[in-house]
Amino acid sequence: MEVLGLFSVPTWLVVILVVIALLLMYTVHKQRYFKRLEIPGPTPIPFLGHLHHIIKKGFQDMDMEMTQKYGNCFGAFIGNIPQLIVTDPEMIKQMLVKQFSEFTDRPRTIRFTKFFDSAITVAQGEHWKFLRSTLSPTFSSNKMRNMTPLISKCLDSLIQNAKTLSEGGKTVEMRKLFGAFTMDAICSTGFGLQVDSQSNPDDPFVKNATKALENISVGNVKLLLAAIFPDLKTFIREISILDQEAIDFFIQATKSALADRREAQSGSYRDFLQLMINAHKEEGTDAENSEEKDLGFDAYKKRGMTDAEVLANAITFVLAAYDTTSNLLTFASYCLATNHDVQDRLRTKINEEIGESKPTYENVFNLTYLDMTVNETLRMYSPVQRLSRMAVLDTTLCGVKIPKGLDVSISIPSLHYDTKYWENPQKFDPDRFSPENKDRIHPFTFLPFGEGPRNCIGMRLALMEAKMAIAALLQNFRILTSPETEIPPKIDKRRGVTEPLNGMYLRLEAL
Ligand code: HEM
Repeated sequence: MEVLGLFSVPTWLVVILVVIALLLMYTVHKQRYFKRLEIPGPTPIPFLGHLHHIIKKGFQDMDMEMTQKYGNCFGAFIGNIPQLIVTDPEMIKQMLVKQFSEFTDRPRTIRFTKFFDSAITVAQGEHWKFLRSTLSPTFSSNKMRNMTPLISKCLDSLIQNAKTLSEGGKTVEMRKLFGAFTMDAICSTGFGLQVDSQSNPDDPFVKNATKALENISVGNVKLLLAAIFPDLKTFIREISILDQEAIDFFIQATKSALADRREAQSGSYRDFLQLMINAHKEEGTDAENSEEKDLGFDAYKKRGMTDAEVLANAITFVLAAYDTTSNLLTFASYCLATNHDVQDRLRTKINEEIGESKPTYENVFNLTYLDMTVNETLRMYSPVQRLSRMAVLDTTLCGVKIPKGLDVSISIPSLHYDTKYWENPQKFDPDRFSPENKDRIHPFTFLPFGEGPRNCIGMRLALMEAKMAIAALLQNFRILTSPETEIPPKIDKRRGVTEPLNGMYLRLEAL
């Protein structure tokens, strides 16, 4: 091609230059989103947005640094996808509770594999309402109370396992210890499966749960494409950020548990799986094979749970429970090992209230100091770092214009470490949560389980499990640091879950 009759340029080069120019115009237009709304925020890099910050610093540090710099409501980008990051308690209250009907859904800016469309964490609108109302009864306090013997059995293995691993003063990697305990507990309370992953370090349940979750990575090409070209989301589907082989393992395990139940028809099970089986109606359509149109709540209720929904939610529960609860326990043991005064006081309270009896739902929930210690661990090491909602219509949030479809995310660590709400936030101080001080905590600044109608459905189970495990551990051991303990622990930046990067090595001295 001749340029002004002066020199010639190959046509392919012109095409490439035009394409680059168009792509640049596309990304600049996308990334002017917050400028148009007059919302402050750091300048994004074309195409990448702030992905480079996320990769370098992780969500926690990036959010905390940017909140310091741009305030409690700023705009950031994952590729070309805008995200409003919010840490203003009043805005949070409006979004999670008061204006919930305008922020019912989590953002689905990136569409993952169809399999998870039926998961309660991902489902939207009336579909989510149906799943939540069907699954909620599993977590009532009565159901939890009935699960005590199941967890008690897992605790026996936990203590036995801890004794074996700590023999001769050896250090114990606590993440592994609690990971196996958590897996046993979710398998038995959720599915009636007696999985002894604690005495088998190569247990397939633990291996596959770890494998399923550790693969979440921004290096995934489809994920990057979807972030850079959000308008192509209809075409860029089936993004598998979870390891498919690991997911297949859980699908098979759940299918075989389902088949056993249906064959036995004993009805004696009271776990999560049974509740879903009861909500399953044989005549219901199976969304696994058909692209179902959105139904109303009553129509969903009438059609009952499909096989696809049972499977997706069973697996979601395992994944949602595993990392979160085991990390809470891991950091609780670290906080106790590095704060002997708290550990001694807690052990004294446990001795006074429980003595040598086994921990139960009743006795651990009556221990105020245990509750304070767990809360303070959750404040400093919230397992989940962000809560996300999507505006389902054009609206405003405390005067800020929020267009339909915008991802509004709350940064939990930014709130939990804000000196406006917490004095000396770097200090581990369970007394912040004492009955006298609790009322002074600013509402909506402590959100480890989220808030409002879409908060964590498994909160009661998680707290029961964690409290019973801490009580049993302190009845049997003194938790100590060792030369291998990393103080303070480095956090794994690759994930949105708070996890120690280099494991958590502690000593357990038998009492
Ligand atoms: C220490 C342990 C846990 C922590 C810190 C935790 C935290 C959270 C958080 C922050 C959310 C989002 C809430 C929101 O958006 O407002 C959530 C949602 C959820 N959690 Fe948990 N979780 C834990 C344990 C569990 C367990 C044991 C289960 C299940 C057995 C579970 C199942 C779920 C589910 C299904 C959702 C989605 C609820 C919905 O969309 O309706 N979690 N969790």
